[in-house]
Amino acid sequence: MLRVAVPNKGSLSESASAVLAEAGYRKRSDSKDLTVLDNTNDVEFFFLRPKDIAIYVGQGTLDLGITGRDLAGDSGAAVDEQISMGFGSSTFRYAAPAGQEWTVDDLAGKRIATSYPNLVRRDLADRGFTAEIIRLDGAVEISIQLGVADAIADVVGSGRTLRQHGLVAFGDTLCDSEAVLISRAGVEPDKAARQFIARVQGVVIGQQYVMIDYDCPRSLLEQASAITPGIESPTVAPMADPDWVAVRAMVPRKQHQNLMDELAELGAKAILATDIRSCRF
Ligand SMILES: Nc1ncnc2c1ncn2[C@@H]1O[C@H](COP(=O)(O)OP(=O)(O)OP(=O)(O)O)[C@@H](O)[C@H]1O
Ligand SMILES: O=P(O)(O)OC[C@H]1O[C@H](OP(=O)(O)OP(=O)(O)O)[C@H](O)[C@@H]1O
Ligand SMILES: [Mg+2]
Repeated sequence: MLRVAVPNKGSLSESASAVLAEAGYRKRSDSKDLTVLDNTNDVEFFFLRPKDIAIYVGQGTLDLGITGRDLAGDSGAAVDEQISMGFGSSTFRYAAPAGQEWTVDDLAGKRIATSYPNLVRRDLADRGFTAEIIRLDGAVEISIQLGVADAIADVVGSGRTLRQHGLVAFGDTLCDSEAVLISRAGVEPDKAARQFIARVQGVVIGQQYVMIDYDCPRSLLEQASAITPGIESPTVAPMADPDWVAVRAMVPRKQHQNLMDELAELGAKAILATDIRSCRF
């Protein structure tokens, strides 16, 4: 039976469970449950703290896991990323009080508060200097004002929390993160794991694309195909009127309204966009 780790709480938990449910796996009936046995699909799910997930997967105790790239990096566990899951995007940045004009070199010898001590230690080592790392579990943005740190290194999503506390990010991003599906480093996923990965990827890609259908004058097909090239190429079907064809192609969800405008401008008719719930490539 395949053993898969899923975040039990925090920012990634809800989206991770939603993707798994859409992929046809059994849901947790109670948010306090730590395991779910999905006999139909021969998978056992373990609901763990996202910070711990890479450790279980890196040791081979569990076959696959969903966690944040930043958390996996901080854990130091040896894991491979199988899929980027398209949610939980964040950056990991240094920040300090606005108006103090910090640069990364100013961090040498200072107190840096963070929940990701290993990411910070590694970055400082790469730069060839040391600083005092103050390890906190959360609410890191308030630590400077409370006097325990001079600067912080923390997760930035919208940037709202930094602004609220009068902080500005500085220096290069230490990590561009999002939710990832991980496996043990160097271990080729077996058939069951490959099937699980394909199912999850099918849902993730389905969420990132929409299906566009439209009627197109045959004379404009080449131009219309350039607007909607699809993944391989668009599907073109004859219509009862020999001067027209029906076209179908997947397009990136973020661009679909613009592409529909372009198709209408070109002369396409009956342009429809529909959600894709799942797919395989
Ligand atoms: N505001 C945010 N926007 C996007 N991603 C975030 C945000 N906050 C945390 N993350 C991502 O979520 C993961 C951290 O999840 P985790 O559950 O440990 O922390 P959390 O969401 O802060 O929950 P808690 O601190 O309550 O345990 C990391 O991969 C991080 O990059
Ligand atoms: O840039 P923003 O969109 O404001 O998001 C960033 C904040 O979100 C997370 O905190 P969370 O709410 O998880 O609380 P925590 O600090 O207790 O972990 C993260 O640790 C930052 O503090
Ligand atoms: Mg947090």
